[in-house]
Amino acid sequence: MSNNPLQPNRPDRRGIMFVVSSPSGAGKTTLTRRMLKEVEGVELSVSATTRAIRPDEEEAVHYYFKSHDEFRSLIGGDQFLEWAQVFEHYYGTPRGKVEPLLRQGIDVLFDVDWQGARMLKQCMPGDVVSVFILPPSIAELKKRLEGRAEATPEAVMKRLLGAGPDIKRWGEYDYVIMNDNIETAYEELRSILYTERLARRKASQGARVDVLLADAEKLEKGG
Ligand SMILES: Nc1nc2c(ncn2[C@@H]2O[C@H](COP(=O)(O)OP(=O)(O)O)[C@@H](O)[C@H]2O)c(=O)[nH]1
Ligand SMILES: Nc1ncnc2c1ncn2[C@@H]1O[C@H](COP(=O)(O)OP(=O)(O)O)[C@@H](O)[C@H]1O
Repeated sequence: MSNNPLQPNRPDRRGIMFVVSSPSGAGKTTLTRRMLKEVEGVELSVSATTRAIRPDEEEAVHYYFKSHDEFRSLIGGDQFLEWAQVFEHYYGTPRGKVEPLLRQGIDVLFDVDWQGARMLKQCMPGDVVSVFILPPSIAELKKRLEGRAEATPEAVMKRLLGAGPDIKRWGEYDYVIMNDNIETAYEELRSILYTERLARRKASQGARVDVLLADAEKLEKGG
């Protein structure tokens, strides 16, 4: 177990719900995958989706891939913390693992759209830190979307048309990152998590501060 808040597996600390959204193609998957690989004490909330699996994806690692019927029955069974329709597919955050991870002091990363971010903030306001990632320009967003393996002109156009309505929600987020340079954007994302970890450490320092104050008082009284 570590005393370092930047390596946080501590039972006396509650994990952060680290919610990251962006218009499709802005770089959120690239940034969050790197964070999951490099930063200790963060786990991905693996969503369920009705969309098809992509070549670089793995069942239960990136998503739980479900049929429409399976997804509907999960909604009926109240298995989601939140769910939403994005483009023509359904996406949902499974309820089960989130609370146990937070209780173990593990930060949970949510890759959800603005609807999901809003719902999570409403359900668990004290736990959520939200970050919105923007592309530097719409022309660059188009280029990034076109560069992806599964990019058909229709898929690119649908996502580009979705960018405006997504970007309109930027003000609802705690932080905004402009993903121009990937290294700078990654440093910013990691810095936000570390800053929020340090901010929460204040709450667990009370007992140690009490000891310091008691000792300082003894000294003042000459004892
Ligand atoms: N509300 C909600 N949105 C999700 C969830 N999982 C993924 N999304 C969002 O659905 C959108 C589409 O994701 P995806 O199919 O992976 O496509 P991409 O963004 O084009 O790579 C993104 O904005 C994701 O953040 C979820 O569980 N809930
Ligand atoms: N700062 C950047 N500069 C150039 N290309 C980038 C940058 N960030 C991401 N990309 C590329 O843009 C494409 C879309 O990124 P991705 O992470 O899949 O976006 P999202 O998850 O937001 O849909 C990918 O091919 C990725 O390598």
